[in-house]
Amino acid sequence: MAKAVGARPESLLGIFKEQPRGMRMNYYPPCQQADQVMGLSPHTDADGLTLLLQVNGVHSLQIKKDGKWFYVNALNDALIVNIGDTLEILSNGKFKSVEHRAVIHPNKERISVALFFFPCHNLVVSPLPEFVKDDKPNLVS
Ligand SMILES: O=C(O)CCC(=O)C(=O)O
Ligand SMILES: [Fe+2]
Repeated sequence: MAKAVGARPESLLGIFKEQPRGMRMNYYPPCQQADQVMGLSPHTDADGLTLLLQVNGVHSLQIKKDGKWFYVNALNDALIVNIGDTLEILSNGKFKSVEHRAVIHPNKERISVALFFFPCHNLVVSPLPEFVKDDKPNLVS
């Protein structure tokens, strides 16, 4: 990923290699009033990168783009890769931490598993020098 944006891979590897991971398993029961409830409220992930698996093929993950919510039509058993806030800041906004949420299905239960990649402990999270032009961090929203 670093290479793709013209940065040295070692800079990100040094921060994320062999660091703790977190795992969350999400269970969303069906609800007949699905339009009146929310499975997981809108948020961004605070970590560097998240790998997400929709275990039983029910697609209820949505991302926000230009103020509108869109379903993520992932392939079955594919891993969804989410950028987290830490990577957005380190990359000075080159990578975007996308706001997402999980809605509820009216008659199907849903299970997802998220694996969070955290940076090394005591890291001061600020844009890495190689992502900063003219000594200025980008303003990211
Ligand atoms: O269940 C999902 O699809 C989303 C899970 C998620 O965003 C999270 O656990 O942070
Ligand atoms: Fe999330």
